[in-house]
Amino acid sequence: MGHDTKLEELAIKLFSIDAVKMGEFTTKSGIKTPVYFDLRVIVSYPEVMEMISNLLQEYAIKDCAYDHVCGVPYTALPIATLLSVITKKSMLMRRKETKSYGTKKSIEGHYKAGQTCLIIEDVVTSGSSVLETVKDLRKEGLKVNKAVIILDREQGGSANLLNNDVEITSLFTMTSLIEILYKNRKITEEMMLKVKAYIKETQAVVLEPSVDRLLLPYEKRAELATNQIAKQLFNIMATKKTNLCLSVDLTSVTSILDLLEKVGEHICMVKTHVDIIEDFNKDFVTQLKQIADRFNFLILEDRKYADIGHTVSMQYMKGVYKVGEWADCVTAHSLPGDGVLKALNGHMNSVSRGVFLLAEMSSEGNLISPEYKDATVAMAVKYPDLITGFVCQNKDTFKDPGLIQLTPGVQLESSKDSLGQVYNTPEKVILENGADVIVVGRGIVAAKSPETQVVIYKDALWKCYTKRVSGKLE
Ligand SMILES: O=c1ccn([C@@H]2O[C@H](COP(=O)(O)O)[C@@H](O)[C@H]2O)c(=O)[nH]1
Repeated sequence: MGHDTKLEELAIKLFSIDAVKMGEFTTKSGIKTPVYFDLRVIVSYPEVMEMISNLLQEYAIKDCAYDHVCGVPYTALPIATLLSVITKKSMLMRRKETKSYGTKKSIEGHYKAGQTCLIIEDVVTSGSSVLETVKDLRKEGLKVNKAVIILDREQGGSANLLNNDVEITSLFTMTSLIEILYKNRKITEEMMLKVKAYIKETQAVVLEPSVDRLLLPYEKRAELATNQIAKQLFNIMATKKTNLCLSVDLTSVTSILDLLEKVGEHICMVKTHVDIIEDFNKDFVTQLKQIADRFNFLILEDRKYADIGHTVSMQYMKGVYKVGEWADCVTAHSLPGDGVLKALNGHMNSVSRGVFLLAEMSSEGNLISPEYKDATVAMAVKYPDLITGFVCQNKDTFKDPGLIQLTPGVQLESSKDSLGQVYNTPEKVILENGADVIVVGRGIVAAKSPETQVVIYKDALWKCYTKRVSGKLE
């Protein structure tokens, strides 16, 4: 049987097992699509797994020289396993989350720096999942320049990957697959044309930055930021050499102002919860702003807005606190939909303001799922002038180097409090998890001498950041 016939047979098979679906779907990045590929189902069909691995071997990887194969987690793992067995090449496995115990390795298997690894992936859209795996393998000294893919959605992935020195070969493009299905009367002409029109519309996907945000210094990232507060914050960090945001969770005006007088020179931002202050008054805000100006730090009110847009609009500007009048930036949940962002955006007239969207939380048992996190990041894309960054815990949450990863739940030792707060160390949050601005509350505020402790934190956090941007990670 010829190669084209085998591909045709596979395309029809994928359609019959519902790995290719027609209708109206929303992708991980929030784009509407008339066709959806769910190749996770292939594990239930050994004959399909066999067809795919044979075709990849005969067609895509026959002439490649490589020492290992590595599947992009998770759908491609069984295919990589089969290919490893067929080709008698060793397999490497990338962990999505590094272990906090034992070897702490992100790549499992035996390998040597300088060896070559071939990537296996099921579907490529922007290429970002392939890139995450490529980066982890390259960190180990492995050479990675080639990926073989079952389906290329033709939405910028191959260009993004080439931009990062990775060439791809795919069994199908979305166009070739759809043409086979039409030729074999599995879909109507109308559906085929709809998919082709969709491919044309979405082909101009923005190039993934070839630059890794984690390796870029703050001053460079300031140039890439579109939100004015993100720009300011990057510049403050670079100038003052501090990425410490102090969470002043104290309940009286004088305790907050006195503390800020002592520690202001060491922080890039202060984070408040104004609704816990028992003697809040307008004068507090005036003094807070004066101290912030004098020591050159920003003010983040951690209000975590989470209501319908109309209510958020009033909560932001009205009531006792009138947050919009004095806070440089605020936090908000994406849960109610982007009405929250529309409301906050409506108040950004002449003043620079920003929003940190909560994409993840530090507390144990929180209900945020990977899908919710991705949808939060997709929501932010529509508000480039408003979004300062994300409150999150992981480096893979977003890629844009102009946005800021704000990470709470940090103390010098890993621990937990009695109400579910989880603390990670500066090394873990900056070097492993990608934090840009680090929120510390009780680690400093509850210390015997906050003015001594603030310097200890500032130095530890800055040391990790300089190590990260120097690229000298062990
Ligand atoms: O996921 C989140 C989001 C916000 N916070 C806030 O940060 C500080 C942390 O204070 P610690 O004393 O260092 O625990 C606090 O104001 C939280 O409301 C968070 O912890 N986790």
